[in-house]
Amino acid sequence: MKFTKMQGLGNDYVYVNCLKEQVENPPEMARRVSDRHFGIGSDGLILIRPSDSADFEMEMYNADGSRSEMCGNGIRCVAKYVYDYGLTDKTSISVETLGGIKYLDLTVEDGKVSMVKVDMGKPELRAEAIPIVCERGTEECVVDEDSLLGDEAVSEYMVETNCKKVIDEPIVVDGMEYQITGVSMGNPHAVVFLEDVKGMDIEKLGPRFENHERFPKRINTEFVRVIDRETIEMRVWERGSGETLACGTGACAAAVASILNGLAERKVTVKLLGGDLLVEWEEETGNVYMTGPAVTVFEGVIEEGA
Ligand SMILES: N[C@@H](CCC[C@H](N)C(=O)O)C(=O)O
Repeated sequence: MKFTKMQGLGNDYVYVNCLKEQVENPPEMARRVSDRHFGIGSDGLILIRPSDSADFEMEMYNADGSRSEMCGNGIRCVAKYVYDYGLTDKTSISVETLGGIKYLDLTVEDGKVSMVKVDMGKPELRAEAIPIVCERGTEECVVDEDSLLGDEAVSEYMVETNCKKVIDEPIVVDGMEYQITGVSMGNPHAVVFLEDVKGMDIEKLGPRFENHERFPKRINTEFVRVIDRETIEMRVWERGSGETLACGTGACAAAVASILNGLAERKVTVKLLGGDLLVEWEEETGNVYMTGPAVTVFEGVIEEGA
């Protein structure tokens, strides 16, 4: 089976062209290829498939074999893959994901894709079973849990009313109380604002958030420090993969949370361990745009039975 290893800001995945190849058991394959000692080494596996509703479909698996709805760094690499390997000659493409169809604009340099801008759609202020307290202007309102679960209307409401502050009920992790902002970018994120993200013990805290009883489907957690109104610093503990050098959906969630909490402007540079992502939450459409690089690392073949 042919594969290509690609990375977006060091968030690396093994990509397989399923227009040509067949993967019998994707969760098992994801665990196998992701192993950094006995496998290829990656944060997971991404399968590129044909789609009835978009130009291509992205099917994404974490390193532990669990499937996710969306992957921001991965979808930029999918765009590079399909263009660089000649599966399309379009520089604007659509990609179906479990988190909806995403629209991508490709920057081509010397015949290869270097940067990709992704329309990530509208964020949803939903974080399973967490009541959100919304404070806007002088008024204060509480959106109750039932109206919140999976309900796009709530996020539209928040955006329309120019909600200034969205802080979920605190959760207790390791005996400490944390305020989180829950944002779905198709996949679930808990954003936590901290004074120091460099020195924090993410190996200890990350799994405690990921597997906290509040999140029955587990969660991606972004630890964020606001540098100024246009710049935030972030480390991420990803559901199913642990700490990664970058997370595209996480960067979008962190930017949205910073904006909603009145800490940042609508255009934010997110500084990750693997580099910078530009995130813009457009006021007119309510859509989030993410721009960043996509890089091919190497190609290879997995021998049958290997
Ligand atoms: N690294 C990704 C997100 C991958 C999926 C995530 N771990 C989940 O389970 O939702 C990104 O760049 O968005």
